[in-house]
Amino acid sequence: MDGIHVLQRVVEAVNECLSECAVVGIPPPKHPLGTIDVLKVINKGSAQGGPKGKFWVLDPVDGTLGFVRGDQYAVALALIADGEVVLGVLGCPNFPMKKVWLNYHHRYYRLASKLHPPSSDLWHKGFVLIAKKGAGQAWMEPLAWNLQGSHIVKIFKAVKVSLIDDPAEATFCEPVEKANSSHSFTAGVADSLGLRKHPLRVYSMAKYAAIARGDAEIFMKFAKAGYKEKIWDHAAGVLIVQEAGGVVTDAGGQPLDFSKGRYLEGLDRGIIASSGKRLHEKLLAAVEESWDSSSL
Ligand SMILES: Nc1ncnc2c1ncn2[C@@H]1O[C@H](COP(=O)(O)O)[C@@H](OP(=O)(O)O)[C@H]1O
Ligand SMILES: [Mg+2]
Repeated sequence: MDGIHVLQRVVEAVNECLSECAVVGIPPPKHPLGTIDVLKVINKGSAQGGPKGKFWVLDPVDGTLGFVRGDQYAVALALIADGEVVLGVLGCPNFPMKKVWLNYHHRYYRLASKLHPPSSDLWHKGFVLIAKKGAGQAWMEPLAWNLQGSHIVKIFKAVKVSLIDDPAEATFCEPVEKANSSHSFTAGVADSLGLRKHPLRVYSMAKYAAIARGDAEIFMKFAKAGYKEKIWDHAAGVLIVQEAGGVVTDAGGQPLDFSKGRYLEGLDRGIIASSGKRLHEKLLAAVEESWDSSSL
């Protein structure tokens, strides 16, 4: 598709979404938006972040590699007010309801669904997670479609982190790409912590969704020294995990700081998330133990 066709498709998609906004209680615009209107809105996306004011943070396709490979990806939106994430929305269209399928590339899931099609009214993959700071709850809306291809809005379901706090029972997830996070370092941490299960390697912020929904207990990301984590790759997921009852910090145990602009400045080594305080403390200790002998 060339640029002009992509633009046309974007304008159509925007208008398709706007035509459905009454579903969530927002009056639709009187006329469809034109190309210039849509471009003007896109151009507004120039905020530099920082400690004051309110701004939205959007990662339209997080886990780009997962998306182009037909596997897991996420659409992530967060609202940051005075440096704090106050609202998080995370769409994971390919996320399977049966967690065992997270271990496999999504193409196998699609193949299995062709061989044994799920009944048309059965929701089996895809959702949007939502959390508001301080609510002490995160919510999941299934992405379910009827035979006509319309989105069936169902009631939001509360999601909660897993209750497992024994490392021997816990599942840890990490990026698929070892260029994005050191698999050898996390293998050392897993060993020191006493994790027994194989790591669950998943593209994108779908990993935060897995923790918030209780499909996994630990997430670790240790990028190469010098890589600067971006706020849009974490904001929505961090809030959703926290409101679902989990904990997210850097490797020094400090909360991630969303008030320093576009990057998570001052991040100590890596990002770790877990389903609860007890497990998190053990995880921090295991990271410390493994750090000195690592080459990161
Ligand atoms: N060298 C690197 N080290 C760490 N993270 C990286 C990286 N290069 C890209 N990333 C980030 O890792 C994200 C993907 O996460 P994951 O590896 O968990 O799937 C990318 O998001 P995008 O795909 O939105 O660009 C990108 O922001
Ligand atoms: Mg991203």
